[in-house]
Amino acid sequence: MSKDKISVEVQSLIDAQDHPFVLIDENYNIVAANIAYKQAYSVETQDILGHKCHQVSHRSDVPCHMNGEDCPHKAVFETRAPHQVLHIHYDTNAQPEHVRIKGSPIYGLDGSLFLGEAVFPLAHSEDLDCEQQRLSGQSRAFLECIEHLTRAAATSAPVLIFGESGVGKDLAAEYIHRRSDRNGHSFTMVDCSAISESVFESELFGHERGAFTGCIGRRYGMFEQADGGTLFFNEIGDLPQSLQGRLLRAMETGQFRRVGGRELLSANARIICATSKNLRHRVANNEFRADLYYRIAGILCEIPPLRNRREDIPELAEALLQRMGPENTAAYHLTNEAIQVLKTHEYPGNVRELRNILLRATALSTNGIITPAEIYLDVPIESGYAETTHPIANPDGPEPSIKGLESQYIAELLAEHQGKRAKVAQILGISERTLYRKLKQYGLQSIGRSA
Ligand SMILES: Nc1ncnc2c1ncn2[C@@H]1O[C@H](COP(=O)(O)OP(=O)(O)OP(=O)(O)O)[C@@H](O)[C@H]1O
Repeated sequence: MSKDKISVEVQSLIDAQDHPFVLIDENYNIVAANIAYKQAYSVETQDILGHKCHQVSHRSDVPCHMNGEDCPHKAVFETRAPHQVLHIHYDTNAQPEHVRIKGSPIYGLDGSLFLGEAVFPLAHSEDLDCEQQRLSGQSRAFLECIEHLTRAAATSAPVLIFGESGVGKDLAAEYIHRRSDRNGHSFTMVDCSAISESVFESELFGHERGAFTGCIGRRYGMFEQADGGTLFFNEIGDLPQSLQGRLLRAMETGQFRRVGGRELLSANARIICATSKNLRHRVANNEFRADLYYRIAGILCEIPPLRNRREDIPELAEALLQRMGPENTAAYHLTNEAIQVLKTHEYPGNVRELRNILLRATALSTNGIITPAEIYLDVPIESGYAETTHPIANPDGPEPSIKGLESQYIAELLAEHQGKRAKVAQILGISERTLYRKLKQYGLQSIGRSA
């Protein structure tokens, strides 16, 4: 095997792989791609051969380790051992795709080393769309989580999603449903913390006319509604003990009776549960039935807290702000300094807390630009004195920097002049090119337009 010419044997060997597979030389050049790769990404051999892997997959002029990413090329060439990573690649339409990459050392007859990359696609960006919100994030912890959820979606086993309050468990459950073969059927949520014990049974299994005082007609329960689809029990740890046995029976047999009814009904619902409590502790304290726990804990998926994936904050904040503007337009923008402030916080309330901080900031912003001045971070409830802190209101804190004032001034001018860069550059007495450099430096590129 030489860098320039791949032998028929090598090509037929890689073509035999089911997964997209590429061979890359020591200089990051793609030297071969298999049929599955060309089919998956709708490319012809000449479109990619001789091109740099980082340009093709990351649209980047530099290798991904130079962008701070875990790079299989670097790892395999340094260690000569296989190396797996989770990455976001860009397909031929420049759409992000979550992939698992398995990099392996491949040796030519002359002993030269190549990287063999097997690509396992996980999710395209539109796969991450839920009804209200796209699941956003690119940290390693988040990508691992998406991989677990994607694997869970491919089976029909019960799933238990756990994680602190506000991490995105509801979204994760919806994602599993949408990626499963039940997509197109109903996704029914039962919020176990919001339904009172007295009505739980009829909510779940329905009731017949006259089953109890004040009950007028027949009602179909959530189990019946979820037939063919997914039944999602949010905060399953709050399910009243009196109902745990009934639920277990219904899950095991798929059969149940409406309250006040005799007929044995059946429904085929896939069960997903979520909890922010430690269910194993509850089992140990006899607050949750062990047999129900083992029934629901088929596949465990943990959603990591936001403080363990701070790299996700800029993308998440942008996605959350997008939803706050009129008709989902990008009406609000965060300055780089505001993003830095957001990244310092601990977020005991996770993504929900980030959303609330941003909501407050949008209310305070007069021009659509959010600077540290509009960001009020919640003080942990345990500390019990003030409700919020203002990062730049601290009298002992540093004076606002010249750069901070400049970025704020530029942002305000752009907002005032409908983003027209030429006009703003003229007011500032600088060239448009210099203005562009400053916009890049302050993370404000998205708010200006050249015309
Ligand atoms: N990865 C994410 N991308 C975009 N939005 C997210 C993400 N994770 C959470 N959110 C948003 O954060 C908020 C809280 O999410 P969600 O209700 O799913 O959390 P939860 O873990 O189910 O909370 P709880 O335990 O209180 O039910 C929602 O507005 C949701 O849209």
